[in-house]
Amino acid sequence: MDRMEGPPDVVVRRLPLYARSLRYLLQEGVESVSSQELGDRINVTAAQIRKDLSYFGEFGKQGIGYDVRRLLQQIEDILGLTQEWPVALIGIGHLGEAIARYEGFRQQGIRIAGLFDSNPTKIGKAINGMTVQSFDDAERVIREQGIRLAIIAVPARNAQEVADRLVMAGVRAILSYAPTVLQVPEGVWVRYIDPVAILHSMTYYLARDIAGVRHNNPET
Ligand SMILES: NC(=O)c1ccc[n+]([C@@H]2O[C@H](COP(=O)([O-])OP(=O)(O)OC[C@H]3O[C@@H](n4cnc5c(N)ncnc54)[C@H](O)[C@@H]3O)[C@@H](O)[C@H]2O)c1
Repeated sequence: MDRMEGPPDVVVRRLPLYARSLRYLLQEGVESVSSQELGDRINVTAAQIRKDLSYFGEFGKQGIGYDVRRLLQQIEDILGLTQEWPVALIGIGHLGEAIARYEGFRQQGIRIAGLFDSNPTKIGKAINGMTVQSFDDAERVIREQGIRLAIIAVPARNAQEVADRLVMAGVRAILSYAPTVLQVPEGVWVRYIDPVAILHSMTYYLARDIAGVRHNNPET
């Protein structure tokens, strides 16, 4: 997905992990951290952290370590987290309702700005201070509020049609829980959360363990 000039996508994906570790360090009262200590927390080498950060400029001084607060601020700047991002959530079923109730987004620059569903029995329902709206109104709301981000939590068979309409309305980044690959135009980002595929990528190892084949855990 490296469709633009700039750092590799894999580096961009690591930045939020750095930011989260730095937030935890601040909560623990740690003011300065070496790339080694930061790396140990997220299973990344010190050299990798230095290389990742070098894509974005100069951070910290060799041998002194990073000022935690300052590095966090710089990474949040890079990630666009100095502003709050409104998000449209589509599909207020089992999963969508749980997402709508999740308080963790708001603390980190993400605000669920609209809940949408196509099922008349869901429309009008109040969840966490918001009211579920008809998906037919989503395009207007997305345009009015300048929403660029959306979360899709509809069944796989409906996900493409929903994505198409979101993109038409101006959405440029989609997080999809639907287990299907979405086709989107250039300039639109899609990421997936697919717990079943992730579990299956581990059942591979478990099945072979049971068969007596030893593996190195790629995550450790
Ligand atoms: N529930 C889970 O634990 C879980 C886990 C991983 C992935 N998923 C995936 O997340 C998605 C949602 O799962 P769920 O369990 O919440 O399903 P669900 O059936 O409970 O909810 C889906 C919701 O989407 C709405 N919907 C359907 N078509 C729509 C459309 N065209 N426009 C707007 N809304 C529409 C439905 O009315 C319903 O409220 C599915 O793709 C599922 O495979 C679910």
